Amino acid sequence: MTNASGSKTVLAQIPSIILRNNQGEILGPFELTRDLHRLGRNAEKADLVVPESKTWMLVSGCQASFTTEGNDYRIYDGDQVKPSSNRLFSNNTLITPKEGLLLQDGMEITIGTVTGNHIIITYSNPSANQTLKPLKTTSISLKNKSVVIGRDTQANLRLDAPTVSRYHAIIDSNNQGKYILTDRSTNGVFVNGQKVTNQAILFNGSTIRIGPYTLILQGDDLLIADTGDNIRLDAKNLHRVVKDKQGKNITLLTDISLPIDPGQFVVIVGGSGAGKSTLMRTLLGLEPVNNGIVELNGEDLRKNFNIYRNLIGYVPQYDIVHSNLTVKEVLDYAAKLRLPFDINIEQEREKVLTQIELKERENTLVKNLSGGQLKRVSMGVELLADPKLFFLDEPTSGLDPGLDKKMMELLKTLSEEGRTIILVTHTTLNIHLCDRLVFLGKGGNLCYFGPPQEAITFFGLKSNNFANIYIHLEDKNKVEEESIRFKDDSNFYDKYITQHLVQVSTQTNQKSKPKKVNSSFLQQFSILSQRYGQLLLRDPLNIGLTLITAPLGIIAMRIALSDIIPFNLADDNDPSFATLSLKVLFVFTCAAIWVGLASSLQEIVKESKIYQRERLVNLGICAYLASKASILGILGFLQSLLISLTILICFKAPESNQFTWILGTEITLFLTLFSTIGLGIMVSAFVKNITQANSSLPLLLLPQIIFSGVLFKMTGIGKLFSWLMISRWSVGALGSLVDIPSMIPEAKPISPLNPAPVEVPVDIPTEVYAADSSNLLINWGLLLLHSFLYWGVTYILQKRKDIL
Ligand SMILES: Nc1ncnc2c1ncn2[C@@H]1O[C@H](COP(=O)(O)OP(=O)(O)OP(=O)(O)O)[C@@H](O)[C@H]1O
Repeated sequence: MTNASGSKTVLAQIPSIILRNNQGEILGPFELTRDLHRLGRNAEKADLVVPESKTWMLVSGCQASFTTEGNDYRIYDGDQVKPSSNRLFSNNTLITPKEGLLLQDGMEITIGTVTGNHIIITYSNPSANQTLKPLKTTSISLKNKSVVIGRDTQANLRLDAPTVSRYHAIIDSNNQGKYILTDRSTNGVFVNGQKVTNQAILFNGSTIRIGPYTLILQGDDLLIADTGDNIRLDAKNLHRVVKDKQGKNITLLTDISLPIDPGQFVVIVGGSGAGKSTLMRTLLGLEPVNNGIVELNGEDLRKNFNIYRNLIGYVPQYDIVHSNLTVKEVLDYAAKLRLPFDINIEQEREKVLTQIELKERENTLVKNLSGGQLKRVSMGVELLADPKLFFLDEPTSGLDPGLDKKMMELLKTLSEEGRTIILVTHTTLNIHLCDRLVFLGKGGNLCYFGPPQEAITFFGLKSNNFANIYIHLEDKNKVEEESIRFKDDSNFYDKYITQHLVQVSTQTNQKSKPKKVNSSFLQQFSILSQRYGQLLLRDPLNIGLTLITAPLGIIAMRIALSDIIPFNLADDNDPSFATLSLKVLFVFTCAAIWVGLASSLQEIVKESKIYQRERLVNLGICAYLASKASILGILGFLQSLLISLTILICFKAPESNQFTWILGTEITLFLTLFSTIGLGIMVSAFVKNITQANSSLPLLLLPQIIFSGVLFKMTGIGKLFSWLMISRWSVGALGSLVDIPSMIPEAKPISPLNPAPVEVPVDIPTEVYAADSSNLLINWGLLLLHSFLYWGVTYILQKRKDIL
C-alpha cells in the first residue's frame, strides 16, 4: 500500500508521519525530530497527540513508539512494553512492542486489522536513500462520472486478479448525489460485509470487497485500502470435543492458539491420528469448534466465509480431479467454473502449468500421471484462482524424497510470493524450509510452535533428526507433559504465540453473515454438462455396454418365446394369452429399470470429493443436478430408442395401430428410464461410497419386481406400495398401449346345455391396463411425478452436505 493520495507531503529533510482514518480525515504531518517519540491520545503518555474524537478512537493512549535508527525511525507497538489495543500492522504482519519494524520512506502502517475499520500511518523521510515504489493507482475520484472497476485495461480503476471480472462493477451517482454501485461480476461484490444484489448505495467510509481487493469510499474518492495480498490468520483457543459411538468424549483439539503472519509457510506435523487434518480443516473454517475462533485479518472466518471463499485454496488428502480428463482439460474446466467467464483461460492455464512444472504432461490423462504429478494437478486447480491462503493436506504423501523436496521448494516459492501456506505432512525431511513448525501430539495437544530449527532445542534432542520428536511424543502422558511445558516456556509460547496473537478490541459494524455469491446457472450448467459428457465418452466400452444390455435381453426373450407371438390374440379363448403378454411387457419395463439404475447409481457418489471441493468454491446444486439430468437424460433417450427399435424388430405390433403403439412404447420407456435414473441418482446422493451404491441395486430392483402388479395381484397395503413403484406405472402404460383387457377371454357359455356366461379366471385388474388415453396419460404423469420427486429429494440430500 502506499500513500493516501498518491502524492507525498513535502517537508524539509525531516522524517514525519501522517495519519488517515476511514472517513478520509488526515492528521499531521507530525515531524519526528527526537530520538524517541510516542504517538497516542493520552497527552501524558504521548508527545504526538491525536484528538479525543470519535473518528480517531482506534488510537490507544499510547499507540506507537518511534526511535531513531540510522537516518530512519523504528516503530514499536504501544510503549515498547505493553501492546496497544488495536495493534500495529505492516501489510497485516503484526509489529510487536519488542522487535518493532524499521520504517522506510513511503511505508504505511495500519492501526487495527479489521479491513475497512483501521487508521493508516504513512511515514515519509525525504532524505532517505531508498523509497518504496508506490502503486500506480491507489485512488480514483468518483465525481461527475461513471467509474468502471475491473480487470480490463480500459477500466477506470483496474484491479488485477483472476477472480475479478473484466468489468466487475460500475459506480455512478444518482440525482440525490449518492454513489450507487452496480454489480456486473461473476464472483460478486460485498459492501460493508454484505453481498450486493444488483445494486448498493455507498456512504462515506463504506468498504467494498472485490476479489482480493478492499476499497474504501472517502468523500468523493474511492481508495484501494488493501490489495488482499497479505492475509494473516489468528487461531485463538481452538477447542473441540466430540462424542464417540459409546457416548464417550474424545478431544480432537486442545486449546490451540496460532498466529500466522502473511506469507508464512507453516507446516503441521505429528503422529497419525494426532488431529492434524482436523486442525487444518478448523483453520480453514470447515470444522466447528466448541470454543475459540479463527480470524482472517481480524474477521471471524466462519462468519465471513462467503467473502473469503475465493481467496482460499484447499488441496485435501484425497484427489479432487477427474482421472479420465487430461491435465489441460482439468485446468480448463476448473478455470471456467471458478474464474469470471471473460477470463483468458489459455493464459491462466499456461501460468499454472509453469508453476506446477507440468507443461510437458498437459495432454496426459490424469489417471496416467504419477502420484506426485497428480498432487501437482490438484494444486494447479487451486492455484488458478491465485489463492492468498493455501491449505494442503499431505500433498507429499507417497512421494520419493526427491519429489518431496521439489514439492516443498515449490511451496516455499509460493509463500515467498506472498501467499500464506499451511501444510500437513508426515515427511520431516524438508521441514527446515518452513517458517513455522506446528507439532501436534495425540488429542490435538500443541507441543510446539515456532521456527523448525528451534524445535530440536525445545525437545532437547541430540540429533537434528525431526523423526526423533515423533518417538519422543509417542506416549499420551508425555504429549500432555510436553504440551504443558511448551505453554509455560516463555522462550517459545510467549515469544511465538502470545506476543504475535492479535486480540483487537474493535468490532466491525457488520449486521449479518454475508450471503454466498451464486454463479450463473446457465454458464455452470453448460460447463458441467460438457465435462460430464466428455467424461462419459472417454469410456466408450462402458457406453456401448450400457446401450446394448437391454436390447440383448429383449432379443434373448424373443428367442425364449420361440414361435409364440404376444399382443396379437390368435385364439379368443386362450386364457393364458393376456398373462403372457403382460409378462413380456414386464420384461421391457424391467430391462429399462435395470439399465436406468446401472447408468445412474454411481454417478454422484463416485465424484463426491470433487463435488465437495467445487461446492465449497461456487458450484450451484441446481446446475450440477441439471447437468446430470441432461446428459443421463440423453443417454436414457438413446437407451429407450434402442429398446423400442429392438421391440419393433422382434415383436409384431398389436393390430390396432402400429405407429401409436411404438411411439407410445418409446415414450413410456423413456419416462421409465428417466424416472429410474432419478431414483438411481437419489440413492447415489445418499450412499457414502461406490460399494454401498452397488449393493443397493438388488434392494432397489426387488420391490420394483414384487410390487409391479404383474407377478402378484396387488390388494390392501400391497396396492399402496405398488403406487410407489416405477414398474407399476410403466407396465400400466405399456399394457394400456397393447390393450391387455381385450386379450382376456370374454365370459361365454361353457356348453349349449348351460347358457349362462362363465368368466375364464384371469387374475388381471383390467382397470390398470385400460386402453383409453386418460389411463395412459395418468401412467405417464405418475412416471414424471416419480422423476420430480427423486430429483427433488436429491437436491435436498446434496444441500444437506453443505459445510458452510
Ligand atoms: N468428527 C469426528 N468424530 C469423531 N472422531 C473424529 C472426528 N474427526 C476426527 N476424529 C478422530 O480424531 C482423530 C484425529 O483425526 P485427524 O484425521 O485429524 O488426524 P491426523 O493427525 O490428520 O491423522 P493422519 O495423519 O492419520 O491423517 C482420529 O482418531 C479421528 O478418527
